[in-house]
Amino acid sequence: METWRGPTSPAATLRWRAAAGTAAALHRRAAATTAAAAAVLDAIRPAPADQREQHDLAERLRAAASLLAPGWLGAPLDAQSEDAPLGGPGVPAFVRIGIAQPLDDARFPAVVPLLGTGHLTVDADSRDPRVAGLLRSVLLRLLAAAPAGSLLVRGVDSATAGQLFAPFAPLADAGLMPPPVTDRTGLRAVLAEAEQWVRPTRPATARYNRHDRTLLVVVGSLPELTEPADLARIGALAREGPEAGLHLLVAGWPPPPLTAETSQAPLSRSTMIALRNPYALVGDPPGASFGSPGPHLPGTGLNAPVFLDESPPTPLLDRVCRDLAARFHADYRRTLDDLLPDPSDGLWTESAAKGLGTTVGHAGERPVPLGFDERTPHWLVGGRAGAGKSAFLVNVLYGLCARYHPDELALYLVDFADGTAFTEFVPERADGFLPEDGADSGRSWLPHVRAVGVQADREYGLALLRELDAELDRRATEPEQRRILCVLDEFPTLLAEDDALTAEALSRLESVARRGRSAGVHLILTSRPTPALAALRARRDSFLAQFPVRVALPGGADVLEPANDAAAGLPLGTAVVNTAGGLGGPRGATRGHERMVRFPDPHTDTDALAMLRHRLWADRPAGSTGPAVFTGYLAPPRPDAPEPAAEPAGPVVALVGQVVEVPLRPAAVPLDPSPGRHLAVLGPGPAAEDMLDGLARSLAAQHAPGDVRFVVASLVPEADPTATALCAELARRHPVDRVDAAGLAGALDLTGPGYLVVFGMDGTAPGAVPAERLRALLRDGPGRGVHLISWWRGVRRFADQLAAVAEPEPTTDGVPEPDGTGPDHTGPGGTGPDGTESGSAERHTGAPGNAATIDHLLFLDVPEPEVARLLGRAVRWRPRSGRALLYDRRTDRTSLVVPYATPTGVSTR
Ligand SMILES: Nc1ncnc2c1ncn2[C@@H]1O[C@H](COP(=O)(O)OP(=O)(O)OP(=O)(O)O)[C@@H](O)[C@H]1O
Repeated sequence: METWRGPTSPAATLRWRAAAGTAAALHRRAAATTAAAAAVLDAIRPAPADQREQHDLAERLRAAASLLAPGWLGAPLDAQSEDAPLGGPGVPAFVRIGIAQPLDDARFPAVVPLLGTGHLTVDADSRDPRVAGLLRSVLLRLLAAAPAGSLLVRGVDSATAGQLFAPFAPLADAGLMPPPVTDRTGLRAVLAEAEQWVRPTRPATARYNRHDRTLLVVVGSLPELTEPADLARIGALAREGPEAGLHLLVAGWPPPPLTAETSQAPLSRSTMIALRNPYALVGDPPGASFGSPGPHLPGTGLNAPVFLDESPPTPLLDRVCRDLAARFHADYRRTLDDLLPDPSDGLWTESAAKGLGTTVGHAGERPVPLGFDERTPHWLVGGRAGAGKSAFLVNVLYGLCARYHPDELALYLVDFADGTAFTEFVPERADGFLPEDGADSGRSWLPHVRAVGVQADREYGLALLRELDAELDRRATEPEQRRILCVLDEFPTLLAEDDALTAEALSRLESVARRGRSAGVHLILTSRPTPALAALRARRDSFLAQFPVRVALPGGADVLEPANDAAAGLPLGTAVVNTAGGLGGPRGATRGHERMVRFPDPHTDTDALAMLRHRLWADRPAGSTGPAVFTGYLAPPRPDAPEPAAEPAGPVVALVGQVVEVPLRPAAVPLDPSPGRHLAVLGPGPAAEDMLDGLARSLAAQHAPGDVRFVVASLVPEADPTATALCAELARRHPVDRVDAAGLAGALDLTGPGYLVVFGMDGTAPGAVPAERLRALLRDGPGRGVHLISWWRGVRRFADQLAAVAEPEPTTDGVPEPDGTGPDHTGPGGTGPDGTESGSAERHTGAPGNAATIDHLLFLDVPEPEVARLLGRAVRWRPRSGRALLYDRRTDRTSLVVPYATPTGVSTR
């Protein structure tokens, strides 16, 4: 082995010296660090326990705890008297979480600061019974000790599907605390509400807790796979919340990291509890320390194991929650009666000449009036699902109907969503329909209500806006005293598609809102929180600028200006009413334009509501009729065919359905003697087949027995059963011939009067129906009372056959150019004055003046491009179940139709 003899050159010697110097310096530094560490360790090593001292300390801490957390906040809950009074002077600052036990026989209540200071986290979630017990007991203590109504709670609990909060259900029923959320969507809604509460977007200097309430978000367990972005939102809320009165009680924090990068830091400003077995360790509260380890040294938390409080006894929980709910009701409960004029004054005592007004709720003891006049012509109402929107509207509408005579106020009510908002205003019979004259012995109705749309189509909403626009045209020349109030519930649905209907609806809304202000036509638009509403509000030229009245119900803060947080955390039964377009105002300033009101649930006393409705109905002016009700999800029953008169007054009409229009009217095709008066139903499915069946029956009923002949052909096998049943039915009144394709060809020359009823007319072989004779029938048949009523499964064969029989086209007069140039019919400009669409003359079904054609086409389930191709122009049509598009070649107009219901027992399916 070679011995090292030191550096062998001057340069190596220098390098060696430098390395040795560095090593010596490192050694010295290490020795110094070790010495310093030993000194620190000596300083914080716990002094040997002096038992007496420990007992004294526990005693002192017990006394301190009773001062910091008196009564409900610190008492053992299993021994708490059920009669202990609820409520306290102010927001409780400290709360007990359990019992600290430094020695076997030395104990004191473990108390932590929460409200007004920061947050509390536990490292396990509500599946651990100790955590569930802790959360319930802390929540109960805070609710019982806080001044009534000052603490709002939002619960999140995914792992036990909300069971953690089950004992607090009476508070949810009372509207004091919404039911807990259990999934990611719910969590996001709670976070959004908390963010609204905190408003972190405001400059820090302007942040303050201007709420007189505190919002406590209790997370029992986070939804599985809560996304990092949402966790980050919780972290941000923890940082920003306390100044704004937002506090978090989060179990299961930090959540298990999804990846190494997504592990979460402890929540800032929180006291952390770590579970051990069977006790827990409690970290230092935010900004303070339980012990004093020395300056500049991190705190060590409470130097004693803590046994967390167990779930409070069920009877106690129940008693407290019920008492709080009852107090809430006693303090705030009002009834619809409180919003109505004194009954002794009688009905309809107010004049609508200068405007409408009603009481929408109470601010404290004071009734809050709100109205419709030039200054506050239209209202925008927002609230999440279940926020009491229907309740609020029912109050307003009954309030108005009790004050103003039906000659002074007419109501139009349309609901685009789930159809519960206006149930109150639908005088339903068992089958859902009211006779046309409104006579109904079963239910009363409000004489002010002209139309109700339940789960209405967008087309219905548009038709109503057109009607209101037309009314405003009339009022421009003939001013009207009677005011109109139109409520569009969930109006963003009307504007939901990026299409021509939305474009027209927007311009009509703008026009009605702008011109209605001084002409007595008023709007209430309501919406749940939706990005569509936010987008509408953000538009610079938004028609919502015409809506100075904003009513924010719980979850409806987005109808207010973004900087106005007055609606954050509203409980059920309250609303912020703002008459300045949702603008807020400086802190603490009295906002003359904004009130928080409480309003009653009118349905808590259904008898009183029914009596009021009955009173309004009983006093209705002579000749009043009930509202026209359009129920989007029902097929209207086919009206009874008029009894055949000895001398028929007019042509027989084929009734196909109800036009989606305001006012409602039947879609009736007159079958008069003029050439082309025939009807074709086009569509692949059974609905089209049923339509033909119903039409034939209805036509048969309009003729005296034996007056007409029916020739029925089924050219596709699937229609055979329907055709057979139809023949049997028709034969009870009229002569009927059942024919095949060959027989049909012969029947084209029927001398009349009669009907050729053909199922699956596209099912014939080419040429089976001779073009010459079909042309003659189409042109001359109506003159002798013969009409072709046919069903075609597809439009192509229909177009081909019609093209084959078409008369040679005239070279002038309204025939479209072969290159398709002509009027542009793609936008609202293609809309006729009667609310239907119009376009240029069609190509395939023959131009106006071409008599050898079928004038009336009814499309069921035919895609828009196919309809457009057939008609040779753009159409606005979305095929869907229960809807048809009726085309009238003579006027070149289309209308959306709800086909009449198939007669019960008639359908072969
Ligand atoms: N003022 C109130 N006080 C207490 N409870 C109320 C009040 N108003 C409504 N509620 C209750 O709240 C629930 C929801 O009310 P409502 O149907 O009016 O809400 P909504 O906003 O119209 O709901 P949705 O949009 O889902 O139809 C109902 O059970 C109702 O009884």
